[in-house]
Amino acid sequence: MSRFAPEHLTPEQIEEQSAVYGPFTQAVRDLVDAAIRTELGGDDIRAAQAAVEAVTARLREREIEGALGVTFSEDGVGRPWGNAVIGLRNAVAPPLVVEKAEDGSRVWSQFHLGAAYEGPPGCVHGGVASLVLDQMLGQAAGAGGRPGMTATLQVHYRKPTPLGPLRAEAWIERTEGHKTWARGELTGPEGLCVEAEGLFILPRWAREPADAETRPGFFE
Ligand SMILES: CCCCCCCCCCCCCCCC(=O)SCCNC(=O)CCNC(=O)[C@H](O)C(C)(C)COP(=O)(O)OP(=O)(O)OC[C@H]1O[C@@H](n2cnc3c(N)ncnc32)[C@H](O)[C@@H]1OP(=O)(O)O
Repeated sequence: MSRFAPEHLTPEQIEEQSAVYGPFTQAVRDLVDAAIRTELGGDDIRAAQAAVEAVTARLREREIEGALGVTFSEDGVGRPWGNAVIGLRNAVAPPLVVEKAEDGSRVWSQFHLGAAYEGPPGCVHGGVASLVLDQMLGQAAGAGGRPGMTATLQVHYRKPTPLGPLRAEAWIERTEGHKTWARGELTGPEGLCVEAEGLFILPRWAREPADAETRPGFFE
């Protein structure tokens, strides 16, 4: 795990960054959608490519090494901004905004998957459905105070998931020591599409924080 570390930002600084990077990332998502769906061709596309390459070169003038990782502020609130499902700075992420019950018993999200997530024509790619549910089950475990890494994930595709507005929900089924079993489902306007169950395990490096060789900065 390359970056799982504290970062001392005030709530105001976090708000400021999110106000800058959130809309920027949304603009990149729109670009991806437009790139898939545009009917322009020839010189228009070559000109668009040059413009996109110029923006990319400008952004690369100052960049970090590797991925964004997960940073934590002093209050312990994490910022998984590079996450492939919920990352505020990740244009690949839909992104899901995950809500949780006050007692931590459930998490849910209403979101939209467009052309960038297509598998079968007009439908969500099975791997994307699995990606979303992996994240949701993981967040259900975390919301219940049982964070962990996915050890197993079993996915049941009940019917094709249409692109468009969707809802995902997940909850903890049972726990045993450092193991947590979670379940979840993905529904479309016509009802249940995908169900999943998974085992989440608090990894050894988190169970034994005294192990200074393997623990990440977050635990120091
Ligand atoms: C504050 C702390 C933060 C913690 C962390 C948070 C992460 C923030 C996530 C946010 C939400 C993201 C949601 C997306 C979730 C992902 O996408 S996670 C990415 C995909 N998953 C992975 O890459 C996991 C890769 N595997 C591993 O890291 C390790 O094998 C595991 C699963 C953490 C287990 O590691 P370990 O605890 O060091 O292993 P070990 O002590 O040998 O085994 C512990 C127990 O688990 C069992 N076990 C181990 N592996 C398996 C398996 N695959 N199947 C069944 N049983 C297994 C063992 O048999 C053992 O059982 P007992 O003997 O205790 O009964």
